[in-house]
Amino acid sequence: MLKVQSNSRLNPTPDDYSQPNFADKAKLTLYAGPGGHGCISFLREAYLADGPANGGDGGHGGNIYIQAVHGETSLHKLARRRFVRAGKGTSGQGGSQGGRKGDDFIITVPVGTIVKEIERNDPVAEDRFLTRSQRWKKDKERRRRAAAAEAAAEEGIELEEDGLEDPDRHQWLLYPGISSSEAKRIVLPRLPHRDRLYAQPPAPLHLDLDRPTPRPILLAVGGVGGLGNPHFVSRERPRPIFATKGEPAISLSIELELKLLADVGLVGLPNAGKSTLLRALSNSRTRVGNWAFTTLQPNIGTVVLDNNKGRPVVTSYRRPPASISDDPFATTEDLETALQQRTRFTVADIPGLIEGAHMDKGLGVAFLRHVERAGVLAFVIDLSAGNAVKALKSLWNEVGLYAKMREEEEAEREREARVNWNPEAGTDMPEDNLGMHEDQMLYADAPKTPESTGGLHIAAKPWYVIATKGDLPNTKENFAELREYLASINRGDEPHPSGVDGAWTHNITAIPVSAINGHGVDRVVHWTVGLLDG
Ligand SMILES: Nc1nc2c(ncn2[C@@H]2O[C@H](COP(=O)(O)OP(=O)(O)OP(=O)(O)O)[C@@H](O)[C@H]2O)c(=O)[nH]1
Ligand SMILES: [Mg+2]
Repeated sequence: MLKVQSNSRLNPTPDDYSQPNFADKAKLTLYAGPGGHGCISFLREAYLADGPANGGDGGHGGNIYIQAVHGETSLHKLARRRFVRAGKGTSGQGGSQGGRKGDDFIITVPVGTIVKEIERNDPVAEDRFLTRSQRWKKDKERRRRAAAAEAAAEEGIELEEDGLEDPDRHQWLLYPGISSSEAKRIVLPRLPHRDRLYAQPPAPLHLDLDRPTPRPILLAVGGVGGLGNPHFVSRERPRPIFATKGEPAISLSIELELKLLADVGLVGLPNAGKSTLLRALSNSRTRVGNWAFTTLQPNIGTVVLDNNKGRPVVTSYRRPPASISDDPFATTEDLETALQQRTRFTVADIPGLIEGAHMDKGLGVAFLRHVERAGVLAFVIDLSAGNAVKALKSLWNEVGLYAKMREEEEAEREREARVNWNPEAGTDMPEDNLGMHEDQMLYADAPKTPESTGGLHIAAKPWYVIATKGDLPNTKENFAELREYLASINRGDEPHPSGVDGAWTHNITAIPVSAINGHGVDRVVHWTVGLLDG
């Protein structure tokens, strides 16, 4: 038996740990920056009584972007923040000075974040819609009045001039020095149509940021700045006393959900030694203690494949994801970023699973979704805590049941979507057309029920076993039995422990380690990289 070094980094006292802040959900309201107003101004100089118009344009409002980066591991900062505001564009000034553009805001999130839009408020789009209907009403009113005036002229009665409001009136700024009766008499030109600099992504937003984004992704576009009075100079109107206002900006509420995207997920019973293993593999300072449920929230550790002397411990290249290698339009740049040398991988340590975890017993189910997306599963089994084969079977049983439950949930959601799906919603087709192709229309776009794969999405992942606490006495026979069991799965004599058909049974191995002494940990690194990139 090896002697365990007391109080090393791998065998710390339970109060020697760093407590990271962690949140995997956040709700944010985003306010893009409104545009600055245009300016009404005229050149004033000695001996120049009526100088030309020289009001500057307003600056555009700032945009809001999102970017997924390595290095962020939690949403807790955003969860506390709740609001994000991009900068306002400043208004234009006299002397043809344009306003400054509002500052953009980039939300940085960890890789693995899912962004969903909940609500959107786009005053410009609403305004356009309203204006259109008002303009139509106004035209109708004008035609009615013209007819009335004609009739009145026949009878010799004078009618009052029409006082109809221009629907775009509120988007104009008038020279502050004029009286209200003057302001009423001003004839404004038609509001110039301005497009946003960037197109606002259509509703509803749904982003799955499962890779780092090289460029920030636009979420909300700032308002366009107003135009200064020089834009409205014409021969009839050499001194325009109006300018346009800056556009109000869009606001969005979004929901962020983090699915930790570790390359490897550690699955094990409570107190199996998962956290100790994570400390041995990486620089993590996660809590270790000799009791069940020491770990209460997921921890991610990064294993650096470099001995800090410029020479990699393992040489391995990431495979480009299928979406890129099959994409005929992928640029060489895309391929290059995808096919970089692997310098690190990440490991997720989650709270221990107990029997019934899939029914939300213990701390189980909330955290299983974090290993759901891991590329490789590593089952951590304590060799000193009873039969290892039994432990492995019960872990796989929980994972398999959880996977099935998730798939059923998905199917259920799709079914509900199908029930609520209404062919008439959103079509503005005349009614008599509806009857014609009724059967086609009812079923054409209805979502299909997915075929149940019975938990295969997890069972198909590559996996292996890390048999830990090998330094303790009487663990050899337990390990030998475990190895024999895995060999029989490889041969096909035994079914996959999850009981799912078509699950991954490909050279499954058990690696003996003594995490507390750091023994055998290198083999874990090599084996994992082999599975990730092999
Ligand atoms: N002898 C020995 N003890 C170990 C080894 N690995 C872990 N331990 C001890 O086992 C106990 C539990 O270790 P943890 O790493 O906290 O276990 P865990 O799986 O993270 O536990 P939970 O977070 O509660 O699920 C601690 O007292 C560790 O010191 C090992 O390789 N050898
Ligand atoms: Mg732990």
